[in-house]
Amino acid sequence: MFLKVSQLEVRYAGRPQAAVNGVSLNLNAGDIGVLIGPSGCGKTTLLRAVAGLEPVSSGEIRLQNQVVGSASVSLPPEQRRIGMVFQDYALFPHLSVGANVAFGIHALRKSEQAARVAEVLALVGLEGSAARFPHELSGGQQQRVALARALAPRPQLMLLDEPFSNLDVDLRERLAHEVRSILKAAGATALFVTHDQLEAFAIGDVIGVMNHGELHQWDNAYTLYHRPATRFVADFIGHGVFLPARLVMREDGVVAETPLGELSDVAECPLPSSYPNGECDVLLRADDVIHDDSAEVKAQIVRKSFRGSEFLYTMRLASGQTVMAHVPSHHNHEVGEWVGMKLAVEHVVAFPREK
Ligand SMILES: Nc1ncnc2c1ncn2[C@@H]1O[C@H](COP(=O)(O)OP(=O)(O)OP(=O)(O)O)[C@@H](O)[C@H]1O
Repeated sequence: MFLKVSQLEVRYAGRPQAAVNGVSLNLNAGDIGVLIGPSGCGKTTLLRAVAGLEPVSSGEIRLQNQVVGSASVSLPPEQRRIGMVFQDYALFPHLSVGANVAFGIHALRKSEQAARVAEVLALVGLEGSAARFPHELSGGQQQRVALARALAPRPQLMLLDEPFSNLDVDLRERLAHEVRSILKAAGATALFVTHDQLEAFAIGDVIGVMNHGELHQWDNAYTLYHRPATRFVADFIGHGVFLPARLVMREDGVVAETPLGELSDVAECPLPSSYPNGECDVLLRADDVIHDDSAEVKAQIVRKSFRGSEFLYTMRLASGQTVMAHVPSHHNHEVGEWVGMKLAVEHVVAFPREK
């Protein structure tokens, strides 16, 4: 394992709650891990602890099997061979792009420095820009210079903390894809912090969802979306809606009774005995709910938002529950209308009933 974080706890003096609390994660060489979660959940603190910028209270951090951080060991940041990119580009304004990029490789011979600068500038798509100055570049270009500067010394691990948060939305999405390609081309292993879900999906091989200092799940995007480990993940990734359900055992398997009808013939349904009386809440994504005029169950449209090829309808069932559905945009119903709905759930994700 390339990066191994075990039961990590990081505390700030005078704060009752640990900023990072019992976090364990593994990152393979060449993989990009992304930490995502609401403001204050501990993402930056975790990243800084990996960098050696925050002391570890308990647990440990290993890089290539060497303990670099624990309550008793703290390898200084400069010995961890880590490259860092932060949200403010932090380029030296009085130095040329080339001199900025060469900043961490002064130990190399001049000719090697120049070759490496040219190589990483080409990698980030800025070949031929070595003589320019930061103020002559756009925000996106400056951030690519910062990335080139961090990559130049061939760090063993790259840490990126919200590197696009000062850029406009269109540019961010494009850069997210670009940065993934650049990191992959460089063969880098990286840990990336963001609060933007689309950015996390665009960049990460593996994504960790944090809340209140804890890591709720560390998985690929597909699994996070389809098999969230906790209610928090279900809600944070893709805005889940929960529907009360009762699991009952029938002759041909478990069925989930819900206000939108029965879910039968579903793969991997928990057993009724998993919950008191079989009563639980099941997760419904907007793509699990299908508009069908002939369906028996009707729901009233309370909100709709146009998404181009489809509408996202928010609907209320007669029982008062709210569900969401993606509906092709030629089904243009009005707010207040009652329309038929049915479920198309392939697997049941259930959580304990919340009052
Ligand atoms: N230097 C510090 N001293 C004391 N408390 C701190 C310090 N830095 C962060 N904290 C606290 O630790 C918790 C985690 O903060 P952290 O910056 O790691 O969160 P984050 O998830 O990166 O948030 P954001 O997305 O807003 O940057 C927060 O409650 C924060 O107030």
